[in-house]
Amino acid sequence: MAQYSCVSGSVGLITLKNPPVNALSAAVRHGIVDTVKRALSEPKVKSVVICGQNGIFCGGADIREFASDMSGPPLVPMIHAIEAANKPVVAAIEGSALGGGLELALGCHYRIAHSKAKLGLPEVTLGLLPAAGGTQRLPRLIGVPAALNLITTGRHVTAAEALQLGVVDQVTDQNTVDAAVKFALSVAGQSLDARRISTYPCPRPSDLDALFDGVMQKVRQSARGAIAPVACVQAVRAAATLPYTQGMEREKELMATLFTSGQARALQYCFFAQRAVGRWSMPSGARWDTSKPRPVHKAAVIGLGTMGRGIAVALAQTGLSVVAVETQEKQLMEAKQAVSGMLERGAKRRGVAPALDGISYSGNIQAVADADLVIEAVFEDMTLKEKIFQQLSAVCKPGTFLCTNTSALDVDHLASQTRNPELVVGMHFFAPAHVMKLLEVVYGTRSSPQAVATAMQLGKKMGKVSVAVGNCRGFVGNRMLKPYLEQAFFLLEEGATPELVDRALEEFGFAMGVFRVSDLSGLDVGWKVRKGDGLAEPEMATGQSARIRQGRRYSPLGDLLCEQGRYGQKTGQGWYQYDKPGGRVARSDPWLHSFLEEYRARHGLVARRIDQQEVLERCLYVLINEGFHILEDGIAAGPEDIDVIYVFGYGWPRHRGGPMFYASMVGLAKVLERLEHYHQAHPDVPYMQPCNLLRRLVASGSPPIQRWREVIKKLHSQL
Ligand SMILES: CC/C=C\C/C=C/C(=O)SCCNC(=O)CCNC(=O)[C@H](O)C(C)(C)COP(=O)(O)OP(=O)(O)OC[C@H]1O[C@@H](n2cnc3c(N)ncnc32)[C@H](O)[C@@H]1OP(=O)(O)O
Repeated sequence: MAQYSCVSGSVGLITLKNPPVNALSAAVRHGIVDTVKRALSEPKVKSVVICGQNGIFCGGADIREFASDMSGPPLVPMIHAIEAANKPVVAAIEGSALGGGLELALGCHYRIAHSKAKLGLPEVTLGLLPAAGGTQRLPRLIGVPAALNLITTGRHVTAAEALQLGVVDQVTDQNTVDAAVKFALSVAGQSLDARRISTYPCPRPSDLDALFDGVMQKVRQSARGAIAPVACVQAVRAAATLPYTQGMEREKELMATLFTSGQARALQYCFFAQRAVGRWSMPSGARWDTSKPRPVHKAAVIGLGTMGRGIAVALAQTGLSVVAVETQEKQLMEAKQAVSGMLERGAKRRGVAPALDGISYSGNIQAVADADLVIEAVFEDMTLKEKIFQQLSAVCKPGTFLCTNTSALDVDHLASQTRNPELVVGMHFFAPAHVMKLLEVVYGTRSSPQAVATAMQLGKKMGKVSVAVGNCRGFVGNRMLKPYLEQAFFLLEEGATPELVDRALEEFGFAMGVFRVSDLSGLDVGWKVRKGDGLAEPEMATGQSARIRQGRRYSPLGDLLCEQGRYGQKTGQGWYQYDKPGGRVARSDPWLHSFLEEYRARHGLVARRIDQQEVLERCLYVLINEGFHILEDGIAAGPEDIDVIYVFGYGWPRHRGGPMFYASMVGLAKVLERLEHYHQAHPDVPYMQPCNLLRRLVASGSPPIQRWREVIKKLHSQL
């Protein structure tokens, strides 16, 4: 709703009221229409101020309404009526003015923002465009290049930048509503002819075509198949080339296409999923709202390899006091330099002072004695980690939380090495740890709710999207990756090339295909794990055929490459070739193609034609199938947790909503049918056998993803 009052004798004050972000729900729109009418009709009112309650102007259209009720006054005529008013209307912007919220402010004649306010048109991140006149008014106000930048990226700008760009007229450190009322009194009675943005001519840069072509090319490249950024460019082009009313028509047309698209649904699902994972729960019943985190003032990192360095930087950047421990002297010296460099570069980018003093270094594990929380980040060797957890348990003050950055090893086993297993949790960061947004917080069977709450809270403080998951081999992300990688190898055996597989995945929207990513992260990483699992042994040693290990189909292709010293980018050769070790540009490698041909001939395999659809179905459906197993096992609380992990940690295209959402869009019955088909063709691949939960969901009529938790709960209660 919107509340109306008359202040200072002649200012109509309209306050948007819809906690927590004053989204423009139907009730709020009704309220605005009614209160604006009232303010304009009351003779004593000479000017109007619009503000939002609780220190936030407006978070935009109510996203929840998009999927259901779109009744109530539409935004466009509502904003038009404000702009057409014959009394000055001032927007008092505190907190955020985003999306429809900023579009409402652009309809006002003046905008005054608090210095801490954030403004933006983030509709593109929801698969939409600013269709309440934003694509037409903003370029008229701040010019085409700046408007294109804001609209196609959806980025939020500070009040200072908004002032510099000309989005707002004034910035204040004082009470914004008071400042706006004072301003409204000062402009009462003045002509509004020059204040209606829709009447401005849109500035036309001389190189208009080149400008739009360049931006469109850039947007298409980074959008990886997302349609909203492209539509945003088209809408701004309409502003630059058409009269306002025709531009508005074009904005409406483009929005109609986006609004009903699967991409918009996927992106809006991601928006809410990202927030839902913060409301974590554990199978014990412990939850986010009943588990109090303990404050962490001092944190420690053990092991300063690539991961440890990134974690130390991320911790220091949150303002914590950090102790970084590395027992190898040479590594410690190198790490000091690297961490300082990362802190300095990060600080320069953010325009702040580097937190160099917040971090101290030591070669001795005793230095972590008074830390509130320790994160172990040594390499993936259980014996080494066991020893470190035993030492930490002896050295640390009582109550210190002991966390491991392992990406796959057993958190319960590490906890069993300590005196207080309830203080142990996994904090699985993704490389580079100071950049990647995802954090898997892994609770073991004995982890206390407080330990989980503290790790989740620390993750939030570090700006991470933290997801609480149960303990199993590979947790959620890496567990699902295993069948995906396995399929990619099998496809090569059957006739595909790395180029074909990667192209299919990249056209689907992944930033990089599976083979390109493997080359980047190093083929030796998986080789080491497979050796540890007794898989990557030469066939002589196992006494089995090279393509069967532990009773199931196995592809030794990755192992064979490693045996040749082809570890990927770092050695200059892997699934592709690079111009030098450490080179980044992947080129097709004729050696690899001959190697595959020889391999197939040696094993009596006849290459067949494999199309992109088969690549996608096999790689993605086995990954999704494992996701259903994870839900069935209670390792992830719901599909949103899995989807957030894949979008933020594994490059899954956000406009596809994550693997479980994608499955719901494809149709669960179709996913089941294709898995059954492939399992029949490959009975020696257990990952293709459809999960029981998937069958249950299909049998119960493939309910929408929001209702899967109910089916899972029922399934668990029957076990
Ligand atoms: C027909 C359409 C015509 C015109 C086009 C206009 C389109 C739009 O305006 S689309 C909406 C554009 N706005 C946004 O994208 C802003 C989204 N919100 C945010 O970025 C943030 O919420 C915030 C910066 C405004 C506040 O951040 P923070 O304080 O961290 O709070 P949360 O993000 O946790 O949000 C709290 C709570 O509010 C819900 N919520 C936020 N924004 C909206 C919204 N626009 N509509 C509905 N609900 C919203 C959010 O989901 C949280 O609730 P839950 O925890 O229950 O999920």
